[in-house]
Amino acid sequence: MKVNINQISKQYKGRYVLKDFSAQLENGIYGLLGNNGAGKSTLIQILVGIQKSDKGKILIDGIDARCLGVHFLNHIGYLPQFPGFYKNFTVIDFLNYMCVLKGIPKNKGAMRSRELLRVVNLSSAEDKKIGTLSGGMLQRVGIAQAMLNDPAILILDEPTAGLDPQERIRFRNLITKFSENRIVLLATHIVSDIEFIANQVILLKNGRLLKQDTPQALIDGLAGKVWTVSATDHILDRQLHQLRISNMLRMGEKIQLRVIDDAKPDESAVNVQGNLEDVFLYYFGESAQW
Ligand SMILES: Nc1ncnc2c1ncn2[C@@H]1O[C@H](COP(=O)(O)OP(=O)(O)OP(=O)(O)O)[C@@H](O)[C@H]1O
Repeated sequence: MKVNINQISKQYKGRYVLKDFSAQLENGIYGLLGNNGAGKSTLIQILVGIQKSDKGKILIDGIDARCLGVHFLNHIGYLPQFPGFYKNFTVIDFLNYMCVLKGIPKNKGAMRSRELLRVVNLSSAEDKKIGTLSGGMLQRVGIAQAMLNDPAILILDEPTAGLDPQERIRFRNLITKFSENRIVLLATHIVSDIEFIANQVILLKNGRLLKQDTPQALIDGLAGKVWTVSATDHILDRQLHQLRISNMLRMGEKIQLRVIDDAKPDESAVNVQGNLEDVFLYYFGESAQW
């Protein structure tokens, strides 16, 4: 399947939250990365048909998604940023109910619900009431419901919110396995969610596409811009406090800074290899300014 997002614009109260956004998605994992308010959720809501764009089109294998109607939704799995759950349902009843809404036959749905509970490591909670689950467990129920219809396009808005490190790793592995011959679009501002699993990263800033590329190409683009600087508290406060600093490590009297800058920030600065977090800071970061 191919998704062509074509020149999408959306305004709220006369302010653009998306402006001429275009991207092409083919099978693989796409990380949609942007800071708070960049327009990620709005873009996703337009993609899944909850919101209408003011301008532009979404083409699925060349056909306008609006012409596909409900048929298009059969191909989509969606985890909203703030999913609404029925608190009095048990986990398994909720998933079975979602199967009904998605038109999955009863027997098939019951099997699929159990299978996905196993996959998200929630089998032991299937009879628990939704209202009694922790945030991380709820999120996993949300991930499971998004996958019930075995979607060709899986769209997840901040899927790892509330997951502990072990569950994050489990989630990443699950998505990698699931992504074979499918499109997975994963919106986040948590770089580590996508750093090692995304085939492409889409950088969205103020509703505009900044870049779409492989993680490696984005990191390569930072060559010569990532530095370590060894500083004392005094120099840090006096000269270096306005730099974009991605990490600070105290080593006795000195502080080792990791700095993102086009120019050498200090005589003692040494170039080091960048990573995707540095890319994020380069495009979205402000100077430290404390
Ligand atoms: N219904 C609405 N009415 C008015 N403004 C809105 C509405 N929905 C979103 N916005 C604004 O549009 C902008 C983009 O919001 P959006 O939720 O798409 O960003 P986001 O990238 O998902 O942010 P976050 O990472 O914080 O969830 C924000 O400035 C937000 O305040």
